[in-house]
Amino acid sequence: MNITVFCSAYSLDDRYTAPAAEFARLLGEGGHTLVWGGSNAGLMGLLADGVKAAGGRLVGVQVELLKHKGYDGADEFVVTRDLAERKAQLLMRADAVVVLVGGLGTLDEVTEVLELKKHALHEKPVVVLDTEGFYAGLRTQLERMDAEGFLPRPLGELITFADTPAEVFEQLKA
Ligand SMILES: C/C(=C\CNc1ncnc2c1ncn2[C@@H]1O[C@H](COP(=O)(O)O)[C@@H](O)[C@H]1O)CO
Repeated sequence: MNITVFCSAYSLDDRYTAPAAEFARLLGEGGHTLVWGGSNAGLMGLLADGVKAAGGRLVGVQVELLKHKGYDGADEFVVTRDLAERKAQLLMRADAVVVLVGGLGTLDEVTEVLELKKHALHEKPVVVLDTEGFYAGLRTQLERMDAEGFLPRPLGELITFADTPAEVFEQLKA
């Protein structure tokens, strides 16, 4: 399975890196391909290193502007003209999308994927690994949208939340 992952480009503490490393191990050992932003920075780099060490395949999708910061050692490396094209490629190449902890870049990526799914422009599973309850605020906001009629389809069809890396893969199998 090609799994596109959105996550932080920053170096984080062990509360966040340990579950990301475990997720990377399961992805690689499961024989999956990681599709990601193609950077060696922060959690993105840790994730790619972990997948590679566990025998997984790496497909980086980096934007022209940042290609000098690209990960060395990806099996395939795609360079896009701009961020919009990169987001399109990250989704197009995915069988499923997984969201790890991240900042504004990650939030931008997941909301775009959800907006496209809202309009039925794709039906790919989107699973959030909610490490340390990091996404509790986002979840509350989305649940309120769902409960108060702001979404055209049930929230559970758009996105699901997992507490552990193993649960992410259980959800992807279901
Ligand atoms: C932090 C630094 C460089 C960042 N380089 C990036 N390279 C590739 N992809 C990136 C980069 N920064 C953001 N992205 C994309 O957004 C997500 C992470 O953004 P966030 O704001 O940290 O959540 C990630 O999923 C990427 O696709 C300087 O060393």
